[in-house]
Amino acid sequence: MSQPTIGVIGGSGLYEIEGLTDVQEVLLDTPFGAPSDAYITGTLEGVKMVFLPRHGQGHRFLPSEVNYRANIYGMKKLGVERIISVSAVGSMKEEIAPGHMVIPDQFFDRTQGKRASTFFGEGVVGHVQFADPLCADLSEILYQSSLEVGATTHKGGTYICIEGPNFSTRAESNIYRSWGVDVIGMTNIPEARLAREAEICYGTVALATDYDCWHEGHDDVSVEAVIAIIQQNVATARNIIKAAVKRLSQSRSCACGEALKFAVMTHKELIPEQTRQRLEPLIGKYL
Ligand SMILES: CSC[C@H]1O[C@H](OP(=O)(O)O)[C@H](O)[C@@H]1O
Ligand SMILES: Nc1ncnc2[nH]cnc12
Repeated sequence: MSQPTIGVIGGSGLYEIEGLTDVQEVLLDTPFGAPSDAYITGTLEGVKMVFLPRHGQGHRFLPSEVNYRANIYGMKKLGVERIISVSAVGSMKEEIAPGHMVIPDQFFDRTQGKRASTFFGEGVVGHVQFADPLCADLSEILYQSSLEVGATTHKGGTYICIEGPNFSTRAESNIYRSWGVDVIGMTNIPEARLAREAEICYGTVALATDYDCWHEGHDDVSVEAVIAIIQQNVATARNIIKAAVKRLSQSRSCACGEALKFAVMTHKELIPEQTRQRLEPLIGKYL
């Protein structure tokens, strides 16, 4: 594919994207199993796009059940170079009010090791850099796009990713706050790790839906409250995507596309054939 393709992973409340033309539904199987749903491909503002609802249509997969490897592998196979992740998050700071957008620049991993979060293993060892887990260029575009559509937007911030599916205890919430995190969610960490291994830029538009359970002046987070805020803001999220896609028609110049250049430790001749074939779309260009 000559023109860069933009991927969008829709989170809670964002199960489809509007305004796509040339729409096709692409069902993929991958060496890592089935993605969350069919990919929807099409064109938005003249730019090629691929959309996938993270939890599947009808919200069928828990954060720990989502097949993140298959989802990202499928995006790679479809030629995606940049992924915009849309996520509902709890706010861990007074100034981030429900309805505000945050473009995080850091993650803190509090998942419990239950999610397959690497493409490596089975005879091939690789270590990508992850000091800055979100693509700064893509994040800047998301920030500018969010401002452009009139959303109150916070630039930067740390997204703490918990295992879920239950929300946090009050003690946990207060401790996370003392660590200085900005928002809390359950999904972004495996996705960002895998996107980096797949040399795909990853940026997140996080919609603050609640104050988790630390704020004495607000009700504790509930699905009902989260859904109400999402419903009020889903149009804004879609507008941000549209505005961002227009700005993303140029090819990228960040380092994400070369994340694997020095990452693979295993001697080429020792990589088992099956593993080599499975990882061909990811590491093939280096072998
Ligand atoms: C419905 S609140 C909890 C749920 O929402 C977030 O998901 P996503 O990142 O896909 O929008 C959060 O991480 C939980 O999975
Ligand atoms: N308070 C919260 N904790 C974890 N994930 C969330 N998603 C939306 N609000 C959340």
